[in-house]
Amino acid sequence: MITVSIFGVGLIGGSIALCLKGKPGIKVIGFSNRPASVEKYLQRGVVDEGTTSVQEAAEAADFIFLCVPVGMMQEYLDQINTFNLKKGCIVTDVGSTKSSVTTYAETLKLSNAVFIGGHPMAGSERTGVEAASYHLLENAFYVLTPSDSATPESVERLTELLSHTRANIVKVDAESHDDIVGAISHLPHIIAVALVNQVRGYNEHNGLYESLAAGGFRDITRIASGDPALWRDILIDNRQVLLKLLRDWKSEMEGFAKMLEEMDGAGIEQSFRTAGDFRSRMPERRKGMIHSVYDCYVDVPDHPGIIGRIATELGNNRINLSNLQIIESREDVPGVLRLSFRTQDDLDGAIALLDRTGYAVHQ
Ligand SMILES: NC(=O)C1=CN([C@@H]2O[C@H](COP(=O)(O)OP(=O)(O)OC[C@H]3O[C@@H](n4cnc5c(N)ncnc54)[C@H](O)[C@@H]3O)[C@@H](O)[C@H]2O)C=CC1
Ligand SMILES: O=C(O)C(=O)Cc1ccc(O)cc1
Repeated sequence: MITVSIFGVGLIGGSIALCLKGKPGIKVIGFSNRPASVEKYLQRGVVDEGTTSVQEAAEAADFIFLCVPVGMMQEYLDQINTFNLKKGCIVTDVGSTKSSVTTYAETLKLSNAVFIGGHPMAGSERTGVEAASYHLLENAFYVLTPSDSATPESVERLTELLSHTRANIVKVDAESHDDIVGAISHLPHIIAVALVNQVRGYNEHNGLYESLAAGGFRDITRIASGDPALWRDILIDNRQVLLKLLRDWKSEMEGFAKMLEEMDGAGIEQSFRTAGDFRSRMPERRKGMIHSVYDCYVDVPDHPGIIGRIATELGNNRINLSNLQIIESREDVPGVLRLSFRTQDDLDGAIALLDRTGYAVHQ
């Protein structure tokens, strides 16, 4: 029997637990420092056993997954290192930054155990075990950052266990990981937050900003709703990379300001062209770090029961809705319904179905 202990059964830890639990020969133990959380993990059936004892979870494990916030990783490494870990135990983490935790684990020299940094590159702005899903990591990239002390055999064992997540394993060194993920995930989160706060400031003087921002602006800034404490830890931990990226970002913005001042139409066109070309080279339907929004909008005349009928129609056709929101429901105007799906296929299916059924549906 392989025992996997998961420290912090939240969005990511819970999703990994759901992929491993019930697989032949695997037992999943969930650790939390709060008894009520352990109770919840068990009630939801996400883990086989639960404990509030670091020692119990650590000493029973063949694999330890640290799925706590980035700022807690070193403390948990310190704690588990005081216990008698099983020989050959593999300790891994899922934190969004990799240099600091990998370097720290390296200096600790875990007795009996080997550390291999990891980062499943999928997620959402939601947190907690309630948001965990068996499908979260499917087809996503899962980065491993083994240092020189990790034997190929231990990397192989971890890779084999992670095959249950159906993610694509990629190996890269920790520094490159932080450079790349800084640019494609951490910087975009800062930009989204800054942009929303800029508009929030204008809105204090004119509430129309908020009303008109309800559509596309809201969608492109979704990541600004990430968990504040989680992102505090990530950004502070990757600050050296981010300070450089922000300098580069500032010069990009200054470039735009200059083109506007000089009314450099050709330069603006060229910027859009090079960006468009690079973007079109990116695979379209790949599951990425920042998850896509698969939404469509349906005009709904003010008929009672219509929302139920649409939901039923979708369900009868095995199309899974992930969210449903009435955007406009004043009595004097027809409403608009926002339907959200988890996959492009569900969205395509819903649009085709609602179109055939005679609804005005648009993206
Ligand atoms: N949110 C996302 O989309 C992604 C997050 N990550 C990384 O995964 C890790 C966990 O993040 P999420 O699952 O999103 O967060 P979460 O908030 O859903 O889960 C964190 C878990 O850690 C527990 N926890 C918090 N402080 C603790 C403490 N002091 N002692 C013990 N347990 C504690 C919480 O109870 C919770 O179960 C973070 O390191 C994050 O950087 C990685 C990929 C994606
Ligand atoms: O789509 C989103 O909200 C994300 O950006 C999710 C996310 C958050 C942190 C990660 O390290 C990886 C992915």
